[in-house]
Amino acid sequence: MTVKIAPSLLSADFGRLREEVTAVEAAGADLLHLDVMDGHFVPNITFGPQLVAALRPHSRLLFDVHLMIAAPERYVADFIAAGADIVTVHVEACVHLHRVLAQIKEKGAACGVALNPATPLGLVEEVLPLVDLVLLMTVNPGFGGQRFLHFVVPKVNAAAIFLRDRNCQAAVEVDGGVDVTTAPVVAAAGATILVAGTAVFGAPDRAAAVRALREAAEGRDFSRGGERLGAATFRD
Ligand SMILES: O=C(CO)[C@@H](O)[C@H](O)COP(=O)(O)O
Ligand SMILES: [Fe+2]
Repeated sequence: MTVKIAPSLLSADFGRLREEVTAVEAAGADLLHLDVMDGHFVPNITFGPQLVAALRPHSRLLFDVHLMIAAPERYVADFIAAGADIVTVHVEACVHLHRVLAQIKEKGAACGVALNPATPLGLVEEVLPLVDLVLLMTVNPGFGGQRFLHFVVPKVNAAAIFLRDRNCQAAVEVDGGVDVTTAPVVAAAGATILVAGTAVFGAPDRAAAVRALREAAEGRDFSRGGERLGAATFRD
């Protein structure tokens, strides 16, 4: 099973963002994950559409914008105009989820719905016809470098089955605490896009880090004896 690797810029060196983006693109990343936080929906503040627009001319990567902001309908048009290819909003932040997703589609971007670790999967059922991506948080959103929450793994698996049973082509993306140990667990559960911040930007060699994550997720991690890791690694 192939996976896509999406380095999260949140863990990059903010003084050298352009070089960081160039480095992960050269490293073979598939998407660039951009975490937008408003200090309200989550207890942290990051950046807005200006930064997305500033980086856009310097990269051909798909820009995967993860909005951790209250009432995201106020800003989706600005992020799409800035160059977002995918805009993901949190179910918990949208009073009118269907309206927000329709707005993203209408503006020409792919749309995602994100669920916090404690939010049930069933909340996306009615909007599935609009959804290109279901993002399952494996940490409580707000910060990079947190511990992976293993209790979400069954939900990742349930999401893959849920989508397949409904003939929905949406990707399952996992975000938070993904590293070479947890990547094979979420990939085995059915995730196809793996977001990784610390595991990529915390490593001295970005290219080696992206490669190691891909190999671990695809079961080609020979440093572990070449065995396909599976459900047995659910818990630490
Ligand atoms: O959305 C978020 C955090 O809220 C993530 O995208 C993090 O940036 C992932 O960082 P790591 O857990 O991989 O360090
Ligand atoms: Fe994220």
